Amino acid sequence: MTALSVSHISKSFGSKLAVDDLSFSVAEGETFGFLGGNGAGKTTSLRMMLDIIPPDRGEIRVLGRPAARENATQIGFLPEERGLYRNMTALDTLIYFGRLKGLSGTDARSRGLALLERFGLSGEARKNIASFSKGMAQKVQIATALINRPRLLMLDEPFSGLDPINQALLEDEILRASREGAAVLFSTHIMQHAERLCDRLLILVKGRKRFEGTLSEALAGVSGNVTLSCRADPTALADVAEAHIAVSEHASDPEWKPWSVALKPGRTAADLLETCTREGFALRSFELPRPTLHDAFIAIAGTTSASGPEYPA
Ligand SMILES: Nc1ncnc2c1ncn2[C@@H]1O[C@H](COP(=O)(O)OP(=O)(O)OP(=O)(O)O)[C@@H](O)[C@H]1O
Repeated sequence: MTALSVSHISKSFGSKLAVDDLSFSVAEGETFGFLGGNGAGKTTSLRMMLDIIPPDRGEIRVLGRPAARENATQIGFLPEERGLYRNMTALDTLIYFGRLKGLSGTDARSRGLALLERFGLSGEARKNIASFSKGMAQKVQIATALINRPRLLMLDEPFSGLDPINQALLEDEILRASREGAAVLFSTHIMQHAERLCDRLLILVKGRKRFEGTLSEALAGVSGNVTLSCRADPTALADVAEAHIAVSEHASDPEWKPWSVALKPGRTAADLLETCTREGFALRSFELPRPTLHDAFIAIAGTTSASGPEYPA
């Protein structure tokens, strides 16, 4: 079943078009990466999906119904701006959110304790949030999004502010939620998380969808460089657009040099290998390009995923 369906939504703030005719859908059990650089329109889109702000145009359906606050009991949400009541204990915070999401006091307490245990915070259950580090408080906030075992989990930049161990823990929680049937949508700037977690992903550039599809579809459009170890300069080979000697720390045999080779448009690594064989071009090694989602993001969005100025459209 479709858990979230977004159809031709747009949103402007004054003359600023923040989200421009955006459509996509997320199925139950699917993990969906919502990617884009700074100011791409991710948070604005999430706010519309949660009915915090209305779209100017278009339609959003959540679990088969129009986006509305009444859906909250079935949704888990981690907002971009973190914030909890500092003078409440971690456990009371989770019970409070559990009750808001329609759980009984007993269920909210037992689920809260189980989540704190999974997040390594059992010993801190009865301590005030005010005494927590930023990362600890963030884990409590993530737990508030999970307390109702949501059918739709939306996380805005959930990994920022977490150390690598807690990032891995959060990845496990996301996979657990999707295994249990939840649709999970998360925004991130960190491509490695999206690469490991997403069934499908969307890349937003200046409020417009630039790509929607699976990871393999995103990677298919990216041609990485082939690395050759050869004695002669490969630039003259028919398939080669550009070649340069790659930096190698292990130049054990100066006769054989590592070359990084960019292919001409439409040529594949297999074409190059065939040309080398046919022309008797001596090779000691031939490494296939392994593009990453980071490479795909740059190719699709036209810039890096890191913070920076707006994209060239
Ligand atoms: N309340 C607002 N008033 C005016 N402009 C806004 C408002 N909210 C967002 N914007 C503008 O809309 C655009 C999209 O912002 P949004 O916060 O949705 O981007 P984002 O993809 O979440 O960015 P980031 O990754 O930096 O958090 C930006 O140009 C931003 O300045």
